[in-house]
Amino acid sequence: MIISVPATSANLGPGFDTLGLSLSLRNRVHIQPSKFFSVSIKGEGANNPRLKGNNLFINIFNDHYRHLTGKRGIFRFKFYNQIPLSRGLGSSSAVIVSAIASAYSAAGVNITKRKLLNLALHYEHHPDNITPAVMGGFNVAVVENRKVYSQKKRIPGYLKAVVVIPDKPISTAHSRTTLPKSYRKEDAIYNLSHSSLLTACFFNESWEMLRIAARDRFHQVARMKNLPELFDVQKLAIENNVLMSTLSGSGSTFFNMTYKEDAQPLLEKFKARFPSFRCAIYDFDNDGVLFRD
Ligand SMILES: Nc1ncnc2c1ncn2[C@@H]1O[C@H](COP(=O)(O)OP(=O)(O)O)[C@@H](O)[C@H]1O
Ligand SMILES: N[C@@H](CCOP(=O)(O)O)C(=O)O
Repeated sequence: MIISVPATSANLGPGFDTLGLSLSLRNRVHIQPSKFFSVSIKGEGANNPRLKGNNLFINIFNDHYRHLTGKRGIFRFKFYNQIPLSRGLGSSSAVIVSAIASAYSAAGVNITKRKLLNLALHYEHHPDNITPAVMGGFNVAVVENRKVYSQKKRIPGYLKAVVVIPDKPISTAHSRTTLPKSYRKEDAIYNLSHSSLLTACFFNESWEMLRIAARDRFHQVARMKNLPELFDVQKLAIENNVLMSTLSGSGSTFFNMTYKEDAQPLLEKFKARFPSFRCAIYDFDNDGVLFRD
């Protein structure tokens, strides 16, 4: 069986811990019962020895497989990773979601996407990556009584993501400890209003108004100061009239959204200006996690 999960870009500016969307960049895992436990990794993380052993995926998979079957299965895991680790593209969420989905698939037990999402919440308490990773598309997600309540909007194919991925890993968990412990009332209202407007822009497909809506006062500036080139990335993007330009999750990736015809010219400007950064164009994903036997 093969499970695949998309990368995600969370926060989207003002929607801290709430808004997120998925990209056509996926981690795939192929699992087979075997006489011996083995892990092979191709792509992102292939040269990371820590991932060959008791990594996040294996630990979560074993927990759920044992809970479902009462036994510890022995499997061969083949990972094909496209999502760079610790770059703000939801690699941890992709692993959490794929591990739970894989355990249910290996145990021969069906699981709804809604249940999968609520199980993933146990491992990552902010729902803005796990929700689009499960559901696909643009999502608004809140948590009440340890459950995720979310709404999804499919993203049209005439929009593209143009991402700039610096060669600087950022630990999300550490990054969150560096954010302010409290905010001024006017800044809270600013983010609340802009996050609400951004959500309405996605649902009404009012793309031009995203240039106003996708502004933040909660987290971006504090995080971008750790890699000041990101201010130049955002400046170049805005000068080129992108629909939105936001720090992807906790960073270091910068996420930009354009109309299809504007993506390649912007990509070429990014590549020329930031030769040491990885730059790419991705379609948006609207499927989320996929199960295939
Ligand atoms: N493909 C993977 N296999 C196993 N663990 C992974 C994988 N990708 C990410 N992780 C785990 O998630 C951590 C990165 O999570 P995080 O700091 O939230 O970064 P991101 O911004 O990519 O979500 C890694 O240090 C590792 O523990
Ligand atoms: N809301 C979270 C999002 C983290 O996204 P990631 O892709 O960096 O894990 C935060 O801002 O901490």
